[in-house]
Amino acid sequence: MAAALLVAVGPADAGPAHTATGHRWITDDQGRALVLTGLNTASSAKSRPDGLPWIEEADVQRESDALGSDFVRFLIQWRNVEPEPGKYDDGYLAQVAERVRWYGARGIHVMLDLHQDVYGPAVKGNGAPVWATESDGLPVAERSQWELKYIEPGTVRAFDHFWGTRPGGRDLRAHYAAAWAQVAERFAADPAVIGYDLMNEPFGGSVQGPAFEAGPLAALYRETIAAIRRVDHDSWIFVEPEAVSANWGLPSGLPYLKDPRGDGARARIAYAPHLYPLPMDLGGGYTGDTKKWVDRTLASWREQTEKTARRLGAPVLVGEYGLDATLPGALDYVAKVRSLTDEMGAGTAYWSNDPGSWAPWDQQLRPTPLLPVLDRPAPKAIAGDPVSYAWDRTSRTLSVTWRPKADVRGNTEVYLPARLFPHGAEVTGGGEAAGFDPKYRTLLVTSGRGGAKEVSVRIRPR
Ligand SMILES: CN(C)c1ccc(C(=O)NC[C@H]2N[C@H](CO)[C@@H](O)[C@@H]2O)cc1
Repeated sequence: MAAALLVAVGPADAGPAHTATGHRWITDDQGRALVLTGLNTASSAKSRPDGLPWIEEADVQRESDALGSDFVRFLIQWRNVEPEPGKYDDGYLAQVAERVRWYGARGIHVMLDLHQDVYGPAVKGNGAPVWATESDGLPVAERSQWELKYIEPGTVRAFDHFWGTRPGGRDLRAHYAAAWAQVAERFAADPAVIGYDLMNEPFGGSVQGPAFEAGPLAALYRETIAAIRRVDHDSWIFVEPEAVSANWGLPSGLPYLKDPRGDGARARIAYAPHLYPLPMDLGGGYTGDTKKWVDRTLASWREQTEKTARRLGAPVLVGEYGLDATLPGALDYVAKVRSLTDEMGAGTAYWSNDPGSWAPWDQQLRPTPLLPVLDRPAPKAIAGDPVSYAWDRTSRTLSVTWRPKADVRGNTEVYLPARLFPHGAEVTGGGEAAGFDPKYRTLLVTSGRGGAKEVSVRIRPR
């Protein structure tokens, strides 16, 4: 039985009111709760001069057919948005818009991620333009592990100047907020764009931990939220914690961030942590003692994620999780993360779609053993307040429970992979099958004959 999504509702001052299930949801224009599931596209955008992913439209079609994705975390680069101070490249945003259209035409919601790793190319990273990189000539040595470039003197100095935690230098955060306003103005009316992930894996340079998150990071988020809301009133704004703590299950010090739209159900600020258990990074794989420590990390990660989400009054979308899927136990880990995030009612974007050992396809775009683990039944939109949903691999049963709401239109939609439901599905419980869209392998399920406070359905292969 699916563990209920009923998370303890935080104190009255925890932020906006919660829905009946003690959890806030991103909803569509019918009021249905969205269960966002997809991939990151694409790591290749970090290094390509054009700042665009490797894909063509046919690759989006293949992802839709192979995985039934309804979400994509789409990487874009500040260096391409604002190649010179105050000068914005509309041609780049047009190329991004073309790719957004590829996803939107297939019912895939797009979150634009202004991505950085190790600040930017001028300090051997990606993201920030050279003109916004002030490393004061300090060195940045190549490192055997790329993550260690974050603590090179030149990189730390570039971050310190960006965050304004070092005297002198320009207010680079104002440029960053203005760049986001430019992107938001371009996509505010685009129905395929669900929102904006303000910064990938923020790093505080010399300032770390809650002092960073509640200080310079929160200040950047507040300035950027205000800049976006001046041009885009409705898109969701996704905020990430500092990378090296929350990713590993440690507490986040991110404070409540007010949305000019209002508090409570008016707010559209979502929490978008990543999940990379440190024992996995250190031990390799999901077996034996490593598995035990990873499971402990998953438990603390869930506890801290839900605590921060309650403080923010925010839905949760896991912007990244993933690993080398050839490691021992890797496929069990991915299945475990999907079950965990189902229990939490959190959306997920697997890292990443780039062909290779982490991906659902190899360099020749042939399916890898990871693909059938990611290609599993799941709700896409739930016609009310979700209470719980879960896929049971053993009994091949997708269970979904929700509380119908008078102001929600339409049916519940679930994705059913062809390999598991070759002859269709049988629906038992309080709802009934109301149609099947073979193009997106989506089953429509009613909320029953009306009046039920809670609807539970079980969906199995015929
Ligand atoms: C020391 N710091 C600041 C640090 C260490 C490790 C990561 C990381 O593994 N991140 C996980 C994945 N996220 C990026 C893209 O966002 C991928 O390249 C990493 O695999 C990030 C930061």
